[in-house]
Amino acid sequence: HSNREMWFQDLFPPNTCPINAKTFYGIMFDAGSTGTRIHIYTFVQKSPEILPELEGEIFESVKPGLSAYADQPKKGAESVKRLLDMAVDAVPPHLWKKTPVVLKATAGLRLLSEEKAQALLSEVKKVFEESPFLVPEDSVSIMDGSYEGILAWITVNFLTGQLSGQNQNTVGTLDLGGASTQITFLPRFEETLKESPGDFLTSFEMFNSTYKLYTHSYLGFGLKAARLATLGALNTEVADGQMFRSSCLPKQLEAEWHFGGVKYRYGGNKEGETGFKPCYVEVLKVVKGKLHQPDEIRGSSFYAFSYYYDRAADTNLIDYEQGGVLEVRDFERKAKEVCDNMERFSSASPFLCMDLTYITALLKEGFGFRDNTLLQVRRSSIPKPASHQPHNRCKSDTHKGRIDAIHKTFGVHSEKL
Ligand SMILES: O=c1[nH]cnc2c1ncn2[C@@H]1O[C@H](COP(=O)(O)OP(=O)(O)O)[C@@H](O)[C@H]1O
Ligand SMILES: [Ca+2]
Repeated sequence: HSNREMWFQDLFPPNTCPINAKTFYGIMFDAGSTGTRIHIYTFVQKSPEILPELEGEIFESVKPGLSAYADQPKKGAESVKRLLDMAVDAVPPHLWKKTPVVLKATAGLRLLSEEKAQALLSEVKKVFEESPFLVPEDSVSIMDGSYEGILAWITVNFLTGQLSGQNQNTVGTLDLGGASTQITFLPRFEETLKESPGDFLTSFEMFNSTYKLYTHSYLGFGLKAARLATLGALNTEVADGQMFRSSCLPKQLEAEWHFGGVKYRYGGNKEGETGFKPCYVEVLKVVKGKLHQPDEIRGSSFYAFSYYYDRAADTNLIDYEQGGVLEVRDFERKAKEVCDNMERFSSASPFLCMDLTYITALLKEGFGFRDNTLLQVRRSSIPKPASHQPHNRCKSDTHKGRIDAIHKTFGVHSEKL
């Protein structure tokens, strides 16, 4: 650089934004069964002719999820309000009125009675309406299970660029939540379309193509719901002080657990068997014959998210940041290792053996995957916008200051076992 090129740089510091780039915000709540998450998206429109680009995301979460407040809807809505207050700080005041806010609830609320779910949603709606943001019609609702699966599939296949050309090599997605689990893929064989239950197929249009997807959300087959099912405590009246025991838990364990606003007591088989074999038998009862098994998935590979990722990362099967590629049999190998050495692992979580065994059984006996089916196990279907992207340098200091302050206030959240 010659001095002549440099002289003006003090006048225009490198982090000054182009005057005509417009910034928009959007606020999305993912109200899952185990937690509520806020995504505050920033979009930048660099010129009027092109579509806005995702510039950044602020993310925070709280636990427990809304469904834990089944009997205290106002308290549930307060947990949403605390997250929404962050958005008030993050979005510049002159854009509040133009920034839409929506909340999509998933399986936790689907499992509640209509009455309790509606009470929660209407309290959340009140919180939205008292906020300075734009509240679209239908801004607070329970997301349809098939939409949940399609959303993950679109995100993966469009962001990995698979669908941009004529290339129809798409990849299926598996999501294991707390209360429900989804499987979604684009069938390649006529046979699959013919043998699938009608409500497992959904068509949608995108970029002038029609995609007919196989997708289904199994309610009650999420990891935490499966714990209850294995213990025999799902969909039963729980008597006061009733104890649920399992061979998947450490022998001497006796403890309490709250899920969906109900308290459960659980423990190990004090006198009886423990370990992988008896545990697999127990877990098998939960999945065997309960899921549709499309033939064509046996030979294909899938992306797997949420608790597939969490448990694989917890047990060092994959890298915590990068994720990794696993075979179905890797989950089984790890399940055996943990269940047959329960004392060594129970400090992490007493449920680790049960969780890994359930994942194994769900993949093999539930969906019908082969031992050598490949799984791309990833933290999230949505890659974080890279901080080194050129337009991220073009963020005002005050904006960055806000984000830093928010992250400091709320700390880094990581999923506990
Ligand atoms: O922001 C997020 N987006 C997607 N999944 C998340 C997010 N935060 C946590 N998770 C994962 O979601 C799983 C919990 O599922 P969730 O609470 O969404 O239940 P649900 O989908 O059955 O309602 C965990 O594996 C957790 O790591
Ligand atoms: Ca979820």
